Amino acid sequence: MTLPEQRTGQMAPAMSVRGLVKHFDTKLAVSGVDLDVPAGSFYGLLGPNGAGKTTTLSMAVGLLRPDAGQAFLLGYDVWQAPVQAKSLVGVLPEGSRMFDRLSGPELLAYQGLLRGMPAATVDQRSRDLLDVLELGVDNRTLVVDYSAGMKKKIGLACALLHAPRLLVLDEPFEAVDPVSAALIRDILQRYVAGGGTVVFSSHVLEVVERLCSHVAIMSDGVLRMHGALDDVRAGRPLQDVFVQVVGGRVATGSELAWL
Ligand SMILES: Nc1ncnc2c1ncn2[C@@H]1O[C@H](COP(=O)(O)OP(=O)(O)OP(=O)(O)O)[C@@H](O)[C@H]1O
Repeated sequence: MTLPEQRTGQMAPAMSVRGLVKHFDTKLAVSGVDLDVPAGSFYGLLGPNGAGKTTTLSMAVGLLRPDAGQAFLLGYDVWQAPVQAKSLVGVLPEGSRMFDRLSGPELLAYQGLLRGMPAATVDQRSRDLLDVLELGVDNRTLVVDYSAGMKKKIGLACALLHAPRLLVLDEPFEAVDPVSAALIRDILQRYVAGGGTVVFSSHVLEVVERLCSHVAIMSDGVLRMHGALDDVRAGRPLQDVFVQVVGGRVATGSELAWL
């Protein structure tokens, strides 16, 4: 299965989803999302809690089977050609979906084995990643005992290990300290400057505004707005656009009067 862009010879988007739908029992979590992520873009996915960001990204990378719709990574259908699609993509999943009874170096070694990488390459890259992310090249602490921010960083290291062409990251800046956040921003900016594509979800509008070339805003399972950052902002702060699109609740001052 190919995308229309491939048939016309245009460059395929790095990630493309069409008509994605997901129910959890009676809850409609994602309601027909279409999105194209241009190759080489730094794409931020925004939305309030429960908007459907994690569910959308999980379906896009083949971690969660949609009720309807399709997902393409670098032109490959995630469900028809999962091996080709997933070999080109690095994913930082929600929370700590990792084999966390391993130390950081062990987890990376295991990740390298799963990816079929040569042991020497895995060893060299693991050391580089553990060093750069300040996780300790010889740290024997089990990942389950890492802090939340350290788990985020080892998850990012796993996503980067095979030098993928596309990174899909669920809230990469959540729980990380300011120094680590700056480090991660720097790594991701260099990755995009080198030709990679990043898609990430975030609640931190300042980070999105600073990093992203493109943004999408979701609420209630629907993509409300998306496009190049400057087009979405149209001269306004992203915060104002977000509140307008999502609909912010205005405090009256009488809430929690008992507190
Ligand atoms: N495994 C699940 N079982 C039942 N409901 C779920 C499940 N996963 C997500 N949901 C529901 O689907 C909706 C979308 O959740 P999702 O995690 O995709 O939102 P989100 O935008 O990533 O939120 P947050 O910003 O809080 O992480 C929510 O109403 C959530 O309660």
